[in-house]
Amino acid sequence: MNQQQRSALLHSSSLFPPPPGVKLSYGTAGFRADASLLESTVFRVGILAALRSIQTGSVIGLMITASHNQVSDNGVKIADPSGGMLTQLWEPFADAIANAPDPNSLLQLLDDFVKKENITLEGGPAARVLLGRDTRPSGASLVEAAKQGITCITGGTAIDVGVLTTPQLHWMVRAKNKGVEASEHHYYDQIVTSFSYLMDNIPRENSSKDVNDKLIVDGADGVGGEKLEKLKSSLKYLSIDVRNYGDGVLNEGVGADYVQKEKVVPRGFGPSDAGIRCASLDGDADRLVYFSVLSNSNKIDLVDGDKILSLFALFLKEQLRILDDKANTSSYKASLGVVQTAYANGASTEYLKQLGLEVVLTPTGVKYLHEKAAEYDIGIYFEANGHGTILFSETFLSWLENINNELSSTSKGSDQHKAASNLLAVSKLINQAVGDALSGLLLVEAILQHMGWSIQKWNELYQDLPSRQLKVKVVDRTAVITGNAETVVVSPVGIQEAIDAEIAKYTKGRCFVRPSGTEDVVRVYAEASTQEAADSLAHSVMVIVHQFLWF
Ligand SMILES: CC(=O)N[C@H]1[C@@H](OP(=O)(O)O)O[C@H](CO)[C@@H](O)[C@@H]1O
Ligand SMILES: [Mg+2]
Repeated sequence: MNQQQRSALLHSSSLFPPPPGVKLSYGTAGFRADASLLESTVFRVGILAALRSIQTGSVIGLMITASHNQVSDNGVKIADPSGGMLTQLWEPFADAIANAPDPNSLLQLLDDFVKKENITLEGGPAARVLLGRDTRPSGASLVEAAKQGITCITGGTAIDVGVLTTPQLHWMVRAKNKGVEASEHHYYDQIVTSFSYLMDNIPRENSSKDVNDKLIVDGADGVGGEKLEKLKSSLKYLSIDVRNYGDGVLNEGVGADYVQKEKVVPRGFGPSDAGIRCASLDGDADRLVYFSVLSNSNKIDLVDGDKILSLFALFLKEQLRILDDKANTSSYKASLGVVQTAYANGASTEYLKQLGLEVVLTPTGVKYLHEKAAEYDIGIYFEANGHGTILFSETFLSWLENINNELSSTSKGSDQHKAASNLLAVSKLINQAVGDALSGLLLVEAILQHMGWSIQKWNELYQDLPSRQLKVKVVDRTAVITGNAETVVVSPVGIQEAIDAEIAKYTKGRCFVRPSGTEDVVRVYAEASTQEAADSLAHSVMVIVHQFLWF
């Protein structure tokens, strides 16, 4: 860093002093805290984004959101050139700069990092950072802090793209770096076109079975509801009633996280909706769950991320099978893999394995699932909470383009041709940068129409095992160290044996504990053959966690 850059940094960072006594961590999904504590962090993440842009010679994304957290919280995360999450290699540096106590220590850290990573601050490519935010009131001032960070040392360009869903921002970063059109308008154009294409390909005999075009969507009073309300008129095959699209308090008694964890109707839904297909987005629209309201109660039948994954897997497997029936296409055997975490309901994993699919578990956090899914020609990943997507390998897609062209000239309109074009349409509809509630919702809708299935029929694919999640407050959650995709605790010594002894008391018992990456708690997950048993197993293990970690 030259003298001018040093003084610019010292001056700008003195305007954004870190709140005393607060230690932040990049965590599972970026920095999150009460919005009043975040200006300094967002400013510093702005610097980080600019450095990452220079190092990769690509456009980087910076998103200001705290997803499903309460409205007074906010957060910040970075999208890498592929549109995926920030490389994990940079996370420790993100933690270090966020927690540097004063401008001089920040300068020292940056100086060392720039040298270590060989980042050229003069004469090289200029930083370009796309800057998006959700609808939180604190977003506008945090965007200003991010801009200062992006420009202060590197003279980089901050491109403010305004209020967007998190997946829209990731999609734009990916599109920009692929050199294709990347505006919000192009995003809608791509998903509406590929959705219409899939709908036009529906076998006639299925189109009028148990499924209808009516869908009610809970927008969590956030950005996703707002966007869907505008988008819905372009979706000629669906009649969508969007509720909670910004008139109430964000995430309060609404949204995918609330619906999935509490298993009750969100605000604005009631008995008159019983039986209708309903969906819920989270606060930044990267999670999606479905549900149907049970008559005369505020309870719901939840159709979670595991079931969305199962629906996608079933459809894609079927399209691949049809395509495979054509003798001269068998030269390419596409690998299809499914990625879940330990929170996936055991019944879903069993169902997917019975379909003959390869199922892999990774630790919690989409960065891990995404990385694993990218190893397949078609990799589908979902967290039970509804965050997930489908990834297609470049090799498979170019093979598919060729086959599709060939079939279009030799047997246009045949089942094989439709299968090839369906797969291509899915690859364009689904957001391959990151899980996306809006594009995921359109894919679910298209597949249900293909199958001729109601939400009830879809929900019957398999029956979830009863489960219970609990949070335990401990003195230091980092004392819990897990292994084997978080399914066993390796430290403190002895705790896993105690948990195993509890599990052994229950039919179909399964239980694991891990420190949360987004909250200061240890999470307990338990599953068993009845709800009472799952509750009791979770409770006994909570007591064990207390015994081992309350000191
Ligand atoms: C059990 C659970 O739902 N955990 C969530 C939650 O992470 P924790 O590390 O469990 O706090 O937030 C993450 C970010 O949104 C999400 O990826 C993850 O699935
Ligand atoms: Mg979210």
